[in-house]
Amino acid sequence: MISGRQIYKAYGTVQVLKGVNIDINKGEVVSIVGPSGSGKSTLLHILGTLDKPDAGSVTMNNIAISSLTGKQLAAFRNRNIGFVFQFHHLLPEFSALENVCIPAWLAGRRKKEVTERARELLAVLGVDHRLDNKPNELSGGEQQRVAVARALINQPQIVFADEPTGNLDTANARELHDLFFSLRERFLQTFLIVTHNEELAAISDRTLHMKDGLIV
Ligand SMILES: Nc1ncnc2c1ncn2[C@@H]1O[C@H](COP(=O)(O)OP(=O)(O)OP(=O)(O)O)[C@@H](O)[C@H]1O
Repeated sequence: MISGRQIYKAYGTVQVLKGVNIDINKGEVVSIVGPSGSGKSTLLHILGTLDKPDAGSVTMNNIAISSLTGKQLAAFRNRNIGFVFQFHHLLPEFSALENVCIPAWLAGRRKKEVTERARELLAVLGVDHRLDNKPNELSGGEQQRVAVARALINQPQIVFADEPTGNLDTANARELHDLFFSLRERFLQTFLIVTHNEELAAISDRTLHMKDGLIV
């Protein structure tokens, strides 16, 4: 579904990725673990088209996404890739429902259809009683679930999550794990998750270990 081949990336004189090969299949929940600085987030950003590799390629369903540029790339990302970060990055001036809808509005989808899907997702994620609240009126766990709904609104091929439970307590982290798996069961949703959370890594379908810029 998504493949990276011989991915290299340096920041200045620091060679962060040293020829990474990776394949993720549809419907898999895959974790990436490894020491701080081993290149996990850098790899996630490159696979997610937020950053460019110095060498190597990324393909998604046989489209060479590492060679897309400008508007083409932004449109591809918006339609095919969802992101969840440690800090949810919800827009403070918009309600939970609006935050979820925004990526779909940007993709030019019809307002009514988008609102319906957003409500449905927020219900699946158990935050439909908070539709009109602003992010600062939600708990950390609720904010993160709204961020997951936002990541899913455009029915992406894959969701990339960078330390999604890093800012949550154990109970909320566990709930988020359960959610990832129920979303996989329900929508055959694919996830690639960078995590230090051993429990999440242990229950994934596969765990990839990164060390010194390589998957080992
Ligand atoms: N934009 C950047 N500019 C310069 N150096 C960077 C940049 N992004 C990452 N680095 C460096 O690249 C290396 C790998 O960073 P990366 O964030 O990928 O590691 P990580 O494995 O995700 O670490 P952590 O678990 O601490 O988040 C680190 O040494 C980091 O300081």
